Amino acid sequence: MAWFEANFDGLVGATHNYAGLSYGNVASAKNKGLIANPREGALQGLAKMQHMRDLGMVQGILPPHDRPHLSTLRALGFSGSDAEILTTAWMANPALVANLSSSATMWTANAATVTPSPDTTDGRTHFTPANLSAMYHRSIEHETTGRVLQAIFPEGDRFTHHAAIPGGHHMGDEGAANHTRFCGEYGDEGVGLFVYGRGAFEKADDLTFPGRQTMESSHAVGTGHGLRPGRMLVVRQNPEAINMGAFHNDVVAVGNRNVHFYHEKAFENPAALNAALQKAVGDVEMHFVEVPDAAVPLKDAISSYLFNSQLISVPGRDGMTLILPVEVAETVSTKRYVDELLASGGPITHADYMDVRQSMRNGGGPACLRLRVAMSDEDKAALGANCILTDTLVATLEDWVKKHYRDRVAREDLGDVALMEENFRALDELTQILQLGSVYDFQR
Ligand SMILES: NCCC[C@H](NC(=O)CCC(=O)O)C(=O)O
Repeated sequence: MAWFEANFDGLVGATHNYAGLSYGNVASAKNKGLIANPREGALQGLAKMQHMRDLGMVQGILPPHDRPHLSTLRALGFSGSDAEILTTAWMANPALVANLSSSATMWTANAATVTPSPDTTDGRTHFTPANLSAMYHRSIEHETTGRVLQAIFPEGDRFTHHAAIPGGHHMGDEGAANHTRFCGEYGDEGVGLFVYGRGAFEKADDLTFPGRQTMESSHAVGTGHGLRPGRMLVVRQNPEAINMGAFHNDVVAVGNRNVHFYHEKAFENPAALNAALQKAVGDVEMHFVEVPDAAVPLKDAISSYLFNSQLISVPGRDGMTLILPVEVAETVSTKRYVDELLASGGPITHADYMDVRQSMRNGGGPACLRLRVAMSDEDKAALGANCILTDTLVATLEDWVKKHYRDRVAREDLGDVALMEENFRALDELTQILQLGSVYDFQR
């Protein structure tokens, strides 16, 4: 039985914009007010997905959500036709409409936490959509995310789905961006590393920016997924990293199989973590690639998104490959570091640079854009929907984007009824292309 890692990228939505909604996310704040280009963003994302396919990886796609999210506006008391709801809400509260129009579902590293079947006591792959309760504009994602994941990974012998962790702000959960699975081969039993920013009931005086993930929710997800004792580690992210803008751990660390690539200041106690990880993984020899602050200052790591790269095992290639944002090549310290890393004879041997600038300006790099699912050939054959990319599907999706997406969305466009109607028409068509069924509220 062949095992591999599939990556499910989120597609940039037609209302992609720069409203600066994410406090603690430096790029989102810095680029507030820029004019966005959703068409370019979606095509950049598809080009990254196609690059992964060209390398021989299995690449999936998750659709954008319905925005503006009218069902939230209805729940908040707005009524009438869709057009009336948007128009009155925009007049009453443009900030609310901006929050309900974000295309943040493109960052599928925050869609869910996934534990593949070799690691779970019941032998099924477990999914928990992230409640994303730290940011209002993202707290509305998990219901639709859950429906989409259930359409692709049918509940049953192979896959099982949990509800998002309840408890709101106290139990903040940001999904796979704060979770890394380590293992030998993908089909071997692995270890889940869960990284949190604060305790649910602590003041966390050392944080100036929000600690979005709580220790309690990390525990709840791992326990709910049935990880075996000793196969789950829960550690705290270094508050200094959060305060510098690493609002998710995947901004300062990335892992794949037996390699952990991370910044010296990513964790509170890296030496203890390394020892614990090696012990948990057992016979497999871990490689720890710790990047010193003297070589890459934390500030450069966060502005370039060096660690928000995809670390992948390309079929037929011995060493691992980094899929990096072009900003890393444009930053002196990170470019020099990557060049030296590839020449060092270590486990990482290749680096490819991708342009995902539309996403980067909102603080989302290559790794934010993807949800990883380790799976077997049999799992792949059991998938529902039509979400694994082929040449034909990529071409269809590019045509779909060009047909429906604008090349310019400013904040004032978010009150435009035409933009909403274009988007709902496009999404209705997309659910047919991807054979997802009626996953959006406006279809139900
Ligand atoms: N993993 C990357 C997530 C980036 C995301 N940005 C945003 O939501 C900015 C959205 C905006 O301002 O519309 C976030 O901070 O959660």
